[in-house]
Amino acid sequence: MAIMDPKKLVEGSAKHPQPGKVFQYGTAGFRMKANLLDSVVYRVGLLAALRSRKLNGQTIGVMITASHNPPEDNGVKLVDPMGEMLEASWEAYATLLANAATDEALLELYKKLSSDLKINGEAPARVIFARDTRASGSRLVGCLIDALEAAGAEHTDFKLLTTPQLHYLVRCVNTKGTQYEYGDVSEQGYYEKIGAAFKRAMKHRKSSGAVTVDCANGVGGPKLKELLKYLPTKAEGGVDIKVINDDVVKPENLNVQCGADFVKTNQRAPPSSTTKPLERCASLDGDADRVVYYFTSDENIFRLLDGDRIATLAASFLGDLGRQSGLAEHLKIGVVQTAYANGASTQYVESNLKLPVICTPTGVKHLHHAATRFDIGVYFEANGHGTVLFSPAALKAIATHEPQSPAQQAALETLQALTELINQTVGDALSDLLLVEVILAHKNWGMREWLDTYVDLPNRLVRVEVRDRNMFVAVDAERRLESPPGAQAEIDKLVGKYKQGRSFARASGTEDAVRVYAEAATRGEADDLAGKVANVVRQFGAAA
Ligand SMILES: CC(=O)N[C@H]1[C@@H](OP(=O)(O)O)O[C@H](CO)[C@@H](O)[C@@H]1O
Repeated sequence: MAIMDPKKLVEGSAKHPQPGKVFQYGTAGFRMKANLLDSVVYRVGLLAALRSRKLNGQTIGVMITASHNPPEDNGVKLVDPMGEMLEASWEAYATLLANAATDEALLELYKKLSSDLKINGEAPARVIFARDTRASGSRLVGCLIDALEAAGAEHTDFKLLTTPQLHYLVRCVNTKGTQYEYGDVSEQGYYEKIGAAFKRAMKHRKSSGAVTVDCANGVGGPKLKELLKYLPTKAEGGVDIKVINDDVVKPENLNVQCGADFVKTNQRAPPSSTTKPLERCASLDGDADRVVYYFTSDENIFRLLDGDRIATLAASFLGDLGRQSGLAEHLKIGVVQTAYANGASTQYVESNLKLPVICTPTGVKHLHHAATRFDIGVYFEANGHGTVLFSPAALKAIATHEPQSPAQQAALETLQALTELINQTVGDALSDLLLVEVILAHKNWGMREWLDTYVDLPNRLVRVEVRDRNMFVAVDAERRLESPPGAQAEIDKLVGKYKQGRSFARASGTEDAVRVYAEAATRGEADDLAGKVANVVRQFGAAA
């Protein structure tokens, strides 16, 4: 089979002319206004075909979704064969292809990439794809199919899915028939795997509870409802899961007054939530790769339990299971965070749980990579995106360990179930939700007990617009500014004046702005420090 039919490629590209902007494949694919996205999606389709050929026909995934709302309203991301995010060096090729300004330039670039990368034109190209409920999704799927046809790639449309479901499917396709088989290559296979694992994980629980889940009026709503069919009911010993904000008939309702971003940004429950004090609530984001928990306290105060809290909860429980099953020696657990993790969570992991913490730059691909350094790597961004990775050695130890007592046996069974319940490819709100429910049931904890594990330091995030954010170059997992010269010294001087003060500034990877984070012993001090560091950024950002 030819690499592609050049005539077809140009026809396809002419159908979707470049709007003449500069596009960047960022931390989570391309994200922009949907009306700019057609030609970019087309080019991402071409790249997916190239990537698959380079990997001798292993299947590549394309997901049409954006991971957060304005300023972007849609996006596209690529999924590599094991279900992980696109390999970093290929992000640059995606950027190059997306920016080819003419048909001729695109064709030249495609040929050059094929030859530079020594891509075997005879190798098959296989791509699977899906989209979430955003209105422009079906139009963008059309652009993608045009590209895949032009590039001569076999393709399968999995229609509406959550992002993590597509990651799951990509891994299933590529491991089918091998010793690493991950699951059945179907949406139903995903529900069956998670449903069965949840049931096993709940077998030795002490109690079960109830949770109201806000689905952001996105694809997570119908998918969670489908998953419920595979879970034990409360009467059968499961969790009572109430689904709200699951209207996907009107895509424009996505994230409106609901969803994980709304809850985290506004520090309040969605107005549609009618829960009472201490009742457990969770919110997903639009493509269901993030989840945060929250409740209202007896004193009527809103309390958020974000990604940091899910990470600490999971690390603590996995540590318990490791000890109780007699496997602690074989299971070195570690936690991976970004600089946005609350300092109190880092301290809790290091001092109370006595586990190591790695800090990486923002973007889950960095966290995911670092998590593979542990036998059990727990990684979460504060915004609720994350998962737990088990190394091949850990999986083997967990699968083959001979328990020495009924207590060891029970802990081992739960651990085994968790290796199946937790999505190993990417952060998955549905799987993470069930993980939290399993842990709370085992620990016999409500929201109050979970919250009381440690006290968050008050913190503030500020977005600062500057002339050129690229002036701000961060190092040390984005905790210090190397440039502009002198800026970090000013920040250090300020931080030194606050009790438990910590602050950093870094250029956003997804928006044209610099983000400033600050935390300190009191709310007033955190706000004050953030404001002052933001001023430093403004001052240095305004300089020529
Ligand atoms: C402070 C913050 O929330 N940053 C977000 C945001 O990155 P920035 O590089 O900060 O724009 O978008 C990323 C991709 O979705 C997400 O991984 C990250 O957590």
